[in-house]
Amino acid sequence: MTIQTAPLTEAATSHLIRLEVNELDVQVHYNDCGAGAETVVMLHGSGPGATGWANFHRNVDAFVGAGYRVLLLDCLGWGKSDPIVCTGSRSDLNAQTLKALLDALQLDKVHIVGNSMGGHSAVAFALSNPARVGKLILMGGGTGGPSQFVPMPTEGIKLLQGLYREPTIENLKKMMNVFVFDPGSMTEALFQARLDNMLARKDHLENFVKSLAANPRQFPDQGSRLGEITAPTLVIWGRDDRFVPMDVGLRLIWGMPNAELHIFNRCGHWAQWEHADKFNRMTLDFLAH
Ligand SMILES: O=C(O)CCC(=O)/C=C/C=C(\O)C(=O)O
Repeated sequence: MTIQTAPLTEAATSHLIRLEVNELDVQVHYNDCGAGAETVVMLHGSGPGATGWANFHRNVDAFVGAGYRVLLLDCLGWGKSDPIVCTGSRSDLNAQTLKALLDALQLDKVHIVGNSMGGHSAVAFALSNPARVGKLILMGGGTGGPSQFVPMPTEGIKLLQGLYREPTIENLKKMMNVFVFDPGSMTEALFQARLDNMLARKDHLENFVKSLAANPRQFPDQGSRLGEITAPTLVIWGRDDRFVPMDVGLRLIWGMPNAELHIFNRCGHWAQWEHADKFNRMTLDFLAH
């Protein structure tokens, strides 16, 4: 059953909470949308200016309308969450932050939708908290590590790191140009919102650069442990992903016993935005059956 509701807003769903993560007392921002017996957590990617809302604003209403409670977590180092320099595995750090949030909200089990870094983090969470995962949806991410076909770092990741170092509108447009299949779909308003997000938190940008210098492998290869994840998993990739190549998705379904893969044609690194309607229908069907 689909419930029709007025579109949700970032401001109306915004919450700050204090959590203990890795023995650190930190403030974390999340959006809490809708109400339902089952909760879906959405984890954003690692681009400059990314947030839960920026990554998933085309998806939240559909999930809430289908009767789910949706949590958008801003990872430490993004959005309104506290700054951090991460010298270890950022996938694990995000997984620990998610666990602390779920403990605080007294949520035993959730479904997780992860985009890029969010996918790496969802897998890290499933590895350390298997009983707390219902289903997983991984887009353009799930593990760091090599592509068999594409030199790494990819052109997209090089542009992403360049944008962190020099956060200008020119560099943002260069990155966004290879981010999606059809850059013509990006409006000036979207560029401006993303630039504003980035420049509002220069501390986050500087910390990302420091983190990379301390540990270039922020997202370790989790490939050898994928077989431990038995949660039903839908892996979604863009055929034209120039950030995390599609064969990483093949590694995921090779390793995860209950995973299946959908590849969108004419799609870059942002399947949930570029093909939002079909993405919403497909993922809601996967969660329901
Ligand atoms: O380096 C990786 O493997 C992950 C890269 C990544 O997370 C990029 C994500 C970009 C976005 O989702 C964004 O900028 O919105």
